[in-house]
Amino acid sequence: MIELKHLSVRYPRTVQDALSDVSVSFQKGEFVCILGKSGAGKSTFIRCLNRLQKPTSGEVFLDGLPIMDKNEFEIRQVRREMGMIFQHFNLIPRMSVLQNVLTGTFGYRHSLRNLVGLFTAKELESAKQVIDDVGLSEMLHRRVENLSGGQKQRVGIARALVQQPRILLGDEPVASLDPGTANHIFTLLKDLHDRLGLLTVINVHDINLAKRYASRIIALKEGHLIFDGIPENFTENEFHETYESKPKSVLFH
Ligand SMILES: Nc1ncnc2c1ncn2[C@@H]1O[C@H](COP(=O)(O)OP(=O)(O)OP(=O)(O)O)[C@@H](O)[C@H]1O
Repeated sequence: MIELKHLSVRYPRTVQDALSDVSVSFQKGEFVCILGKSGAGKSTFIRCLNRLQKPTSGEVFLDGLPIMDKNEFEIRQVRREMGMIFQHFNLIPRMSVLQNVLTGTFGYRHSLRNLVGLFTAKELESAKQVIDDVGLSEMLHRRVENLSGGQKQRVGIARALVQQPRILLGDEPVASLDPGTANHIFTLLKDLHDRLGLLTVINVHDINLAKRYASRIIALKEGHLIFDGIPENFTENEFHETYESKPKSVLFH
């Protein structure tokens, strides 16, 4: 479905690759968690998948077709296939839940219609459906600034899904939430993933969440891919190699 070949990223005025010669491919149905210390290259990796970040070298293929040299118009079409959720939600605080979710349809619309804010009955119906799917149907017209962190991320998920993507990307989507709420958000993500038959690729700091929900774990260290396998095989040794510290033993029982 999506394949990275020999991908490297070196940011301007830096002396080390943020990602170094990473090759990996993902298929529909996989729920992938990316682990790694702060600065390991997790965000850079996720952002390469939808070309928010252009690699220095290497190629990304979507359904076998290269996406790196696509122009802005073509890349918008590629991005329709990929919803993205963020650590800080990236919502418009003074707008309602419904209005925020409707901005997720912009990839499909003529920019003039976006400017005047006219939405079709079908777009409204889809937005209400995904808001219901994330459990916020009672809050359609509530301003997003008045929601809790967990509710805001539910809006972020609904906005990502309203464009009916095949791939869901998450850049630390639960890093700003308390552990209980983070767990609820992961349960929701996994349910939606299963129901919609998505490919989901998410960065996460909490190894417990990765172990509990992922079908596959990838670990990065200093831009290199150092582990790729099922959660059961990410043991204390892999933890130590990834984080250079001792795990709490309870994680592996
Ligand atoms: N815009 C940038 N300019 C220069 N260097 C950058 C830029 N963005 C990231 N980096 C560097 O690239 C490396 C990888 O960063 P990245 O944000 O991908 O890591 P990360 O694993 O997501 O970290 P965190 O968990 O802290 O978010 C780091 O050394 C970081 O300092």
